[in-house]
Amino acid sequence: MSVPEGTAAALAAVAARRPLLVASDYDGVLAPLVGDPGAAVPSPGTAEALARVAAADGVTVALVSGRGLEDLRAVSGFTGPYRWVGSHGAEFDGPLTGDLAGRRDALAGQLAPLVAAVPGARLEVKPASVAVHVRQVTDPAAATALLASADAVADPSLTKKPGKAVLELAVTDADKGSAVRRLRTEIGAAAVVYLGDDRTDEDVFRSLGPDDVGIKVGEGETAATQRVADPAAALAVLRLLGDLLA
Ligand SMILES: O=P(O)(O)OC[C@H]1O[C@H](O[C@H]2O[C@H](CO)[C@@H](O)[C@H](O)[C@H]2O)[C@H](O)[C@@H](O)[C@@H]1O
Repeated sequence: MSVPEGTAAALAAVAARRPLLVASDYDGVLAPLVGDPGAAVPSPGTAEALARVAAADGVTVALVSGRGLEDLRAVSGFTGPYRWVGSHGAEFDGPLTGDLAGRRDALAGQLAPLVAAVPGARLEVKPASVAVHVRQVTDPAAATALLASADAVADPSLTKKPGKAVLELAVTDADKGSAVRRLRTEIGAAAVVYLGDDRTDEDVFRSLGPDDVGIKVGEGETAATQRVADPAAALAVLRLLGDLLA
């Protein structure tokens, strides 16, 4: 799997910048999308490629996911010296305190009967949000109707986070763009490389500057300046970056 020429050139240009922040989304980038969120394991070789990037002097690797932090650590199996951001930025390095849990649980109580009525639909209760998944709903009309009903449940205090075959309703207004800006500031990064595949990653892509490299993984509208096809190509990007940084 090779990296598109323009993306390889952009990575070569950024590889000498220090400090360098290399941040990535998880699902759809480091792990292929599958029906069961609990079964979304990294593509073989990904852990090694990330570790090699993180071993370079002056380089920080961050994992920036919509998943809850504990879930992200468990499902990825990654153990490197990384910065961990979960719940779309609401969990920054550490878990959330419990004060949001009451609102989240009340929301889960509202959504549960809607989800239970649609065969194949799945409710995921996360630290700061509740996700309604329709990837395994075989009737497209039922999937669309369920997402619309879930959307209608959201009062203005909730943040809607639509994604791939999922709608999340979050009890915080955190987003990945703010999280990456915060990491950039903490690290004093001279440049940022970010890989993402979904709508919530667009907050990051929009926050990037001319010295950064935003890489959209897969199809769809994007503010990223680079694009690769799929998680296999994202792994090729990480491997190339590891070579350039070595
Ligand atoms: O920000 P990410 O790391 O990309 O996480 C986004 C959501 O990923 C998971 O859902 C997505 O992946 C599942 C497994 O492949 C798939 O079944 C589902 O359709 C996708 O939407 C995760 O379950 C969510 O909690 C994350 O917010």
